Amino acid sequence: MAMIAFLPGDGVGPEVADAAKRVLEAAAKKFSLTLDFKDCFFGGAAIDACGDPFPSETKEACLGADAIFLGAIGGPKWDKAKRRPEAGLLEMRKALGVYANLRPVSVAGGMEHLSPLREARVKGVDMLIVRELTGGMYFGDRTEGDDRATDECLYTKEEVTRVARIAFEAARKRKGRVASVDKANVLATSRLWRNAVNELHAAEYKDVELSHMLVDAMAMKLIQAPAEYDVILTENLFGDILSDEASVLSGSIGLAPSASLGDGTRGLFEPIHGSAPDIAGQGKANPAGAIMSAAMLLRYSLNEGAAADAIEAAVSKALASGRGTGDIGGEDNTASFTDAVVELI
Ligand SMILES: NC(=O)C1=CN([C@@H]2O[C@H](COP(=O)(O)OP(=O)(O)OC[C@H]3O[C@@H](n4cnc5c(N)ncnc54)[C@H](O)[C@@H]3O)[C@@H](O)[C@H]2O)C=CC1
Ligand SMILES: CC(C)CC(=O)C(=O)O
Ligand SMILES: [Mg+2]
Repeated sequence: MAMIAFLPGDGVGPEVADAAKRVLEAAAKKFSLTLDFKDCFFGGAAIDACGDPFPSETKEACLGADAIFLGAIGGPKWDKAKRRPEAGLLEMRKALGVYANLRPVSVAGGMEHLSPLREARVKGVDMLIVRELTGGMYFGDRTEGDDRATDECLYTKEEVTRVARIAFEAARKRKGRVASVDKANVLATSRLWRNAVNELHAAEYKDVELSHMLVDAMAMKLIQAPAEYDVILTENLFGDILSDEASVLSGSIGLAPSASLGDGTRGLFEPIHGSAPDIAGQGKANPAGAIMSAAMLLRYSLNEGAAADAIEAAVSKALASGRGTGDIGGEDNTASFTDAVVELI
């Protein structure tokens, strides 16, 4: 039996998390898996319940689980909270030691029309963004005054090397190319990043083709020639921004899943989007990113590759048959798209 700490969160979080749970239950039935979901307060919902975005009971459940599933957190209601929902999310990522955030973006043949970009431009897009998740500016010291504020950006060589290793290993199973993205023309942390990546490459991964690119140029290239990229390796802040940008290649941020992994098998799985307060409570949220995050959970934390494949195939088939929510031009709501996926499983 596998225990899944289940954290719906805020805004559209509970809507897409419910969709993912329904799909996981359908896959469990088909593949005779026993999944035990432990519902936990997290984010703004936890602030409302007990004044803390990452309560100790939730932390205990996460640390004791085989995998953690998260919808999304945050929203204007908690923007002035002493500890914001986002602080709870950062604390959880650190506590779980999930330093590598995998964010795949692909456009399957025949699905190019979902993208707002020209179809020829997104043809063949199949990339994996490997984002460092527990270091950099999100975790440095901060000072915050009315007239002056600072955010420290700190990376150690060890932090860079361990996430670079994940990227090189992924590239060996894919098309054999890593593009490492930094801002080494300006930032000391980026020069350390580039040196550490080069050193690991020279010592252990010479068979992988490595290139380096500055983040501003990559922001452009992702739109201009996205099919050129295989694995994109980058630090926390740059990866956060570039992956939201890249999600548009496939059609919508609502389609984008993620897996956050550390050294063990226990991972954190969440769609890359936030709580989308502008559409929350209206049944408009695209659940595909959350559903495919659930597939990643089965593959990476529970070693249930066949069940993961079945979920991904069902989502692809539903999309290919014209099903989809409004963000990709479809007529489904969150529940009806989920029904279609469950039916296909
Ligand atoms: N992992 C997490 O829980 C994250 C939380 N946040 C938090 O979420 C809140 C809102 O942030 P925003 O900047 O508005 O980012 P967002 O990702 O929530 O929304 C950006 C845009 O994408 C749309 N969108 C997002 N998810 C969608 C889905 N499943 N289907 C269709 N459309 C979707 C929204 O309607 C909005 O127009 C903030 O409090 C932020 O801190 C933001 C990113 C990640
Ligand atoms: C909400 C933030 C802590 C991070 C974020 O935007 C993300 O991980 O995608
Ligand atoms: Mg983000």
